[in-house]
Amino acid sequence: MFSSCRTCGTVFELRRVGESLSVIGGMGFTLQERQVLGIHGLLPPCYRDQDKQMQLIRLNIDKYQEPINKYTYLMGLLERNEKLFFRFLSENVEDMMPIVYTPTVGLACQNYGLILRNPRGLFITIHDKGNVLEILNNWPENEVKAIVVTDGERILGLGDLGAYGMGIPVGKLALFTVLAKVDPRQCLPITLDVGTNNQQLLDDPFYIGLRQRRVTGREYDEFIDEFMQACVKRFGRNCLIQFEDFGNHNAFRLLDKYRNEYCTFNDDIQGTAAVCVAGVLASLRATKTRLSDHLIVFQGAGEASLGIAELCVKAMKTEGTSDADARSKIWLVDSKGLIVKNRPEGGISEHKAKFAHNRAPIKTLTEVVKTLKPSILIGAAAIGGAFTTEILQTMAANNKQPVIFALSNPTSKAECTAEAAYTHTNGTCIFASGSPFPPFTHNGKTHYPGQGNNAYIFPGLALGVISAGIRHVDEDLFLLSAKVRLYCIKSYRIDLSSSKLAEPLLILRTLYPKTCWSLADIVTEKDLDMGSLYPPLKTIQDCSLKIAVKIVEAAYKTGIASVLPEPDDIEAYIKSLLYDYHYSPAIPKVYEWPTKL
Ligand SMILES: NC(=O)c1ccc[n+]([C@@H]2O[C@H](COP(=O)([O-])OP(=O)(O)OC[C@H]3O[C@@H](n4cnc5c(N)ncnc54)[C@H](O)[C@@H]3O)[C@@H](O)[C@H]2O)c1
Ligand SMILES: O=C(O)C[C@H](O)C(=O)O
Ligand SMILES: [Mg+2]
Repeated sequence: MFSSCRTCGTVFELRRVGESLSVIGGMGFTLQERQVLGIHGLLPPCYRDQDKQMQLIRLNIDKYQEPINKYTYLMGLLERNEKLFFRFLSENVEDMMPIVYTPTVGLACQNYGLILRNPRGLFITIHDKGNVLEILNNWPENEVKAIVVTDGERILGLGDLGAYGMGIPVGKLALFTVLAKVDPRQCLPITLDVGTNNQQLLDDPFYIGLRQRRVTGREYDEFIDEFMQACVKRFGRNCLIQFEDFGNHNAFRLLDKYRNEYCTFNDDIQGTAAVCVAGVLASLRATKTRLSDHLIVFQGAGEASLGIAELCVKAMKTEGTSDADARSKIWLVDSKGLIVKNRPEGGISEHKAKFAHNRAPIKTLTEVVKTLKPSILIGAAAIGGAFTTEILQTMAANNKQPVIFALSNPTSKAECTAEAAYTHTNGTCIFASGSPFPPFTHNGKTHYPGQGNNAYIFPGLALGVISAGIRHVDEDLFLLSAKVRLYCIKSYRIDLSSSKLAEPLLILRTLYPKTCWSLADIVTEKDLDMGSLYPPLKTIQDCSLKIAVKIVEAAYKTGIASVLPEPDDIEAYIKSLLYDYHYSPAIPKVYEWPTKL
């Protein structure tokens, strides 16, 4: 027997355990609720309100030393008591985000078969081809508004983790609720299991996915096509589909294929670009320069780097720099060395070719940094420690304030630690990283490294898309033309109410660049003084709301919102949709009639 109380959020679950009946997670039920629901006596007499339960969770979590054990405990809590889980995380973002998200989620994925208790989300395999809609129909919630989907091929910088990659959609969607208060019932994590090429997993007795090598080519493409169509049939055209941690060879292809037809975006390409460029824009305030004054070198030329590089081009163009000049300031290094025209080793895809310049090849990153003398160095190649002491010292020797981003996740893959960055640049660098690093004091000054992670973007973006019923996350950032430049680059503000912006807004058919400029706008002078290019994690919920407000405002102004009529007060409207993690009464309120019958 199984039933659950949705209104209360405390999982009121009556489950046959052998012959006995147990109530799970129910100490939050009042005496009256217990009597009316028929669960009186199934719980100890004590009543614990949510505040008390929060104290208990804190005591329990602090008992665990290892982050992975904290993760397992929290996932158990999510199963038992969703509202308590979300309240605990929402009120403890700074210390809990690194547990349910990067970096601990990486370790959790690597051990998913061992730590998984109650699977969450949908697993759809290649063998379900032809029946994908039926599987989506098995999902009990009808009001799904956001899906995060992976095929597990590039989980963080950890490579192919197959079905173990499910930890990522689960973690990302937890942040939809924690950071943007999207109702968890509107969120659906999905793993598309097409096999894995990871031999270790194929040999792992606890592996939870298909034990076969990855299906590719036409069969794979047909499967993804069927999945996209089935999502629309089941959840409607407005359902946002976020692609996450797909392998490079599929990520760009699928984005190009679906970006104009579906309400979709690729977080690793577009979300990352938005967050990183926001950080770079904020760094310009510290260095008092324009982006076009800089030379940027990327270690890695994949989803993250190319997404960021393209958005940097657009940002430079808004400063009046030509496309060709902007590209000439951006250089990428991949596994074969510097990307240059006619490189003997080849390996230059169509996307990389746009940044292939005419010069002699250079093999190593060290030589590239010494020769090209970049002022901004961005790492996204999942090569831990790639920013060596020598590279960091060279950056410091060539620049008063070098900008250094170590974006690779999890922490073990970071190009350098915050400590190394500040130490080897003698405290001069402006540093951000994909995984969190603690503050570091160098020569008496404490630096607070910002977390350059797409988590600053996707929750707010999703909230905006859902709130306005946007059908299409238009990727046409190229139309965010030079006309917006004065308002966003000079002052880092986009005042959407300004009549001066009427014209640019008419052509503003893009969402994610807007979010990146919005984010740069939120960074305060105090944050910058402390060395942080991003607002502190404890304000990230506020950032998400601000981003959502700007997206919804822009959506109504540009006619891409489908929720009509337009609300008078957009912020109040969005707030009215937000998830409330406090318990609501599990039984209707009883009231008396004024007269006796
Ligand atoms: N901070 C964030 O928000 C964020 C977002 C997306 C990705 N990432 C991280 O960035 C990393 C890369 O992700 P991706 O999606 O770009 O992956 P990807 O597979 O698309 O790209 C990896 C790139 O690294 C290059 N590379 C591999 N070995 C190299 C070497 N020895 N020297 C130089 N380049 C090398 C590859 O050629 C490729 O161009 C991952 O660790 C991921 O977790 C971080
Ligand atoms: O998941 C993250 O922490 C960021 C990013 O999406 C990644 O793939 O590394
Ligand atoms: Mg990712």
